[in-house]
Amino acid sequence: MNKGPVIIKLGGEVVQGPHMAAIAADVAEMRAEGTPVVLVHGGGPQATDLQKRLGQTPKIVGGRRITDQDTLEVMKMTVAGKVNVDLCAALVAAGTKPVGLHGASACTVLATKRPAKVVVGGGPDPIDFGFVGDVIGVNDALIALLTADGYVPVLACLGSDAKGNLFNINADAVANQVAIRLDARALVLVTDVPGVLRDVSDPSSRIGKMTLEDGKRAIEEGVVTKGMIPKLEESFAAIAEGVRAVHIVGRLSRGDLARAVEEPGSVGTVLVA
Ligand SMILES: Nc1ncnc2c1ncn2[C@@H]1O[C@H](COP(=O)(O)OP(=O)(O)O)[C@@H](O)[C@H]1O
Ligand SMILES: CC(=O)N[C@@H](CCC(=O)OP(=O)(O)O)C(=O)O
Repeated sequence: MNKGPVIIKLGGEVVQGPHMAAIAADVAEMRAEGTPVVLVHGGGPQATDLQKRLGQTPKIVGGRRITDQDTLEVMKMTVAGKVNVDLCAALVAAGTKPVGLHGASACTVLATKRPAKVVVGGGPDPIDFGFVGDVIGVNDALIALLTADGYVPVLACLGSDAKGNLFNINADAVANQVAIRLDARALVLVTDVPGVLRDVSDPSSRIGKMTLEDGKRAIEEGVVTKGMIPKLEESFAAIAEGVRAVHIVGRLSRGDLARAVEEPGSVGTVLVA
């Protein structure tokens, strides 16, 4: 078993949804048992909502947001702002010790601009996503300092380069890169569906276990669309780099988070090589 922390990624929908208290209680219990835990979170729905309120038109291609300067401002306000604060508050209420961070907090997430790429669902030409980054480093010393003292780092999915340029990064990508670089014992991606589904409109059609080949086929056949595409792509890339298993779970009750890690496939979908 890897010795590193458990990495838990929460989608924006989850942070402000009805299951947050149960998740916070599970995190507090894991931490109380001595397991180091690191949280990574998104805030996609909150960003989309604020963009619309400000008269911007959100552009999301292949599950990733095209990010101009105005969009980046919205990401700072929502992801590193409201979502991070609300998540930390929920964890405080559960009796644990969160510390809110973002990429520019001592370069916790060191990033560089994502080069233009052809993406599934984006047509034949390479797409330039603007201020969207790829993770090139993680301040593991800072995270280790905090977890060793019983704190729970809570990382918003913004990256920074050494010059202080900021980047929007898909939160699943941040979580996967953090898992690789901290030699995580488990990575759990908590979303608003109960796992990867055969039929997205039927919550009971959960796929318990998925291999890389299954994942590729599900994307090609259109069984998997929208935000689930980057989630699978980034997760299988992390597995290729040594993360042993990634758990995609959702709609959690008390105890489900620990169960997903201890009994893979019992809750959600476990991705394996
Ligand atoms: N086959 C599928 N199984 C589950 N979810 C799917 C599937 N195909 C598309 N999706 C969509 O992916 C979404 C989860 O991705 P995303 O919205 O990015 O989540 P998060 O914000 O938690 O990262 C689901 O809400 C669902 O609409
Ligand atoms: C580049 C890119 O697409 N970034 C994401 C970051 C937020 C995110 O990933 O939020 P969820 O986890 O709630 O989906 C976005 O702008 O929506």
